Amino acid sequence: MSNNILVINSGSSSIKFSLFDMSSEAERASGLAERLNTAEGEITIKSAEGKLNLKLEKSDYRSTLEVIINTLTEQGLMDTLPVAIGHRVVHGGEFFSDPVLVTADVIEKIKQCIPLAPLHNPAAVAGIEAMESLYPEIPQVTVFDTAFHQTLPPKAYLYGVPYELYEELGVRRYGMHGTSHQYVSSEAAKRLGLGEKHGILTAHLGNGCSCSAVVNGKCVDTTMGMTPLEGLLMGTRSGDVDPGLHQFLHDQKGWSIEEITNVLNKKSGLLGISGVSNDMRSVEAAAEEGNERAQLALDVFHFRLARQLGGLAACLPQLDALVFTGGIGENSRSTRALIINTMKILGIELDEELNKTNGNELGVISKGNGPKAIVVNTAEELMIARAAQALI
Ligand SMILES: Nc1ncnc2c1ncn2[C@@H]1O[C@H](COP(=O)(O)OP(=O)(O)O)[C@@H](O)[C@H]1O
Ligand SMILES: CC(=O)OP(=O)(O)O
Ligand SMILES: [Mg+2]
Repeated sequence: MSNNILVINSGSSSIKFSLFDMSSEAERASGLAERLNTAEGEITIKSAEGKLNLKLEKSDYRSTLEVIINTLTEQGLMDTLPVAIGHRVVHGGEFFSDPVLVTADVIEKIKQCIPLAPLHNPAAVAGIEAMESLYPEIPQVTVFDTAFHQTLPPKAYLYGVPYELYEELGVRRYGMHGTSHQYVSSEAAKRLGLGEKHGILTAHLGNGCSCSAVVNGKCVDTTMGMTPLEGLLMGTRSGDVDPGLHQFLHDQKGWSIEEITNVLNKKSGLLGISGVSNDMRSVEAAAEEGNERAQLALDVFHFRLARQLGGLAACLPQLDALVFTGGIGENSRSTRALIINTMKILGIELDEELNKTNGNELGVISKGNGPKAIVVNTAEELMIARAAQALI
């Protein structure tokens, strides 16, 4: 009997998906449906059979998910319907510290978190509801980006604003990318033989970027906040700015709150400073060719990353390991080298040769007796599939 689990990551205009055969945990296929709810909707599916591109006649969530399941079946990538569907949900507020089976109550709570993640949660709800109406017999599980960070103590999660705003509206820091921080920190502890007592810094550097401090398997602080806009400089997101910036831009440019939020989310970060791209590869290439603004974007990205890691190190009783993950963390040698070489205070000694090959067989890129630096490829989708399997 088949043991397929489909993992769905619904974005505002896209759906990422992965199909796992859980008897071996092999990823049978993965893909991306893009430009949803437009006339240009399309799907790309990658598997051992090759790459398939399809135009979508109807590109609403429901039709798209149906095409994904039908195509995976027609391609012979799964012989029966999935035994479960796992969904990534960015914001679970204070409701969820673990994955859960989807019920009406769970959907209601995810909806209640929409004001906290207006760009992410509505898409997750649309994906879950579409799947439910198409395949009511398949159990669905949600895994929350915020869950791993629910162990943050109040001193780390409270903002310095009137306490009533926390009580009334849940205004606090939540943190995101938790599935990734949890996986790579536990994987690093295992590979390095750290035992139960450890202090680890994790740097998840993808399109969205965040870092966490993990003590004995529990997250004690992280750089994202109430929304995924806080913290590090990212591809298109500004990360931390002066909270006074909103008033200033409103007064000087006449921009509305929505316009300012849009600029900070979509037109800032690497893209905003470089004017070249939100993609690290393109920014690195442009800087290499002498583009000064691209170099400036890299300088700000690295400087802010180092500063945040330094702050998080203050939360650890001791530093055993610094973990790099996400597309940039896993591939950008220069980012890793710059961080390790400029942050002498961490006491990590970079092994230049190991860094060139993205690490030894364990992913280690450091040498000597000090704390280790290690590259761990993130596995958010597999973690979601495992959580779904555990709950059905
Ligand atoms: N070889 C590389 N060198 C530098 N950056 C890279 C490399 N490969 C991928 N990246 C960067 O990784 C980022 C995407 O990360 P990824 O984790 O795949 O994103 P997402 O958050 O969408 O899953 C992009 O900025 C991309 O340029
Ligand atoms: C929460 C978040 O930043 O997600 P992503 O990295 O997928 O944009
Ligand atoms: Mg990714």
